[in-house]
Amino acid sequence: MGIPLIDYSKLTSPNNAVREKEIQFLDTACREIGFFYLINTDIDKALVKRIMKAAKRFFDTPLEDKLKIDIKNSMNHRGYGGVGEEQLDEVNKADWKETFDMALDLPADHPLAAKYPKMYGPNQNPSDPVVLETLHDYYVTAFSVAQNLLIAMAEALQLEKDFFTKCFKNHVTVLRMIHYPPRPNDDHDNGAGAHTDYGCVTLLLQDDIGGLEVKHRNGEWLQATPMEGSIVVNIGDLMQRWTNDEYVSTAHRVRASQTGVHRYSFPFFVEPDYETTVACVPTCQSAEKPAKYESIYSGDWIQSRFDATYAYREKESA
Ligand SMILES: O=C(O)CCC(=O)C(=O)O
Ligand SMILES: [Fe+2]
Repeated sequence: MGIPLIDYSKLTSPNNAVREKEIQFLDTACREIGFFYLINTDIDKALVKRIMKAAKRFFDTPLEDKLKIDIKNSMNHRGYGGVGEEQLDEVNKADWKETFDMALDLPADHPLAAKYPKMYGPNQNPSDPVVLETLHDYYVTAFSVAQNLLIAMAEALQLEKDFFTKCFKNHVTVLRMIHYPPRPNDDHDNGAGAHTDYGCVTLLLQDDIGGLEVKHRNGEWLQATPMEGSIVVNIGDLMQRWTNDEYVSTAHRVRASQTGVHRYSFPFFVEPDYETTVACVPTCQSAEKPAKYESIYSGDWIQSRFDATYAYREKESA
């Protein structure tokens, strides 16, 4: 029992036997726990160092500067979210974290932004060019890792290799930076409440502090202890739905940092084009196991999950 390790260099190996064996391990991980460490990726140490520094630089700027790109002023959920803005777990206290979100940067008058203004449109960028350049570099690298991973998942599910990747022409993949400040008092241990992710897969880069926990199906919370040189990958709700519950989207949470400790993490939420029809993949249904879910646009699904999570959006629609 534990969070398995998957080797990206093997998943992308030109040697068929090596690749196929690792794809089997990947398939098992996605079915049994929906979480794994991905090692030997193309995200090099220098880039990890740069993004860690960029996050500190960004979150260390005065609140009034960060609020110039307040996510509340963004139609399409881009920019800075202050502490208490998000509450993932309805029962617990508000998440003790601040965030920054960016995605594909489209002008407000782009046809997709006009059609789906809550999902497409402009970013609200940090003013520091070094931070911005670093985020772009990381986004491009993480996206290529994600695409290769989705190719491997398609192979694992015995689908055409481009079954998933062909749905990423105008995708809504989000790079988020998170800063977990020290907990405000001893009994506020909620960094991020228990939740599942909405999209296809999430690639998470974390620093060496720790705090991420994954709910095993036996009910125990497993620590996703930081492992240098790795990222933590998990299956999201959209992928679970797409695969007729064969691949599982597993709950996870983050314990708030101890006094004096700051944690930084970087989830990369891999989400396809809005108008991707998510209907049960052909290899996940049979006479014995018919498709459980109606087909739906990926964007409509993700949108409905967003609306349920964000305090300010609920107030907006109340
Ligand atoms: O910060 C982490 O380790 C996880 C964050 C997370 O699960 C999320 O933002 O969805
Ligand atoms: Fe998450």
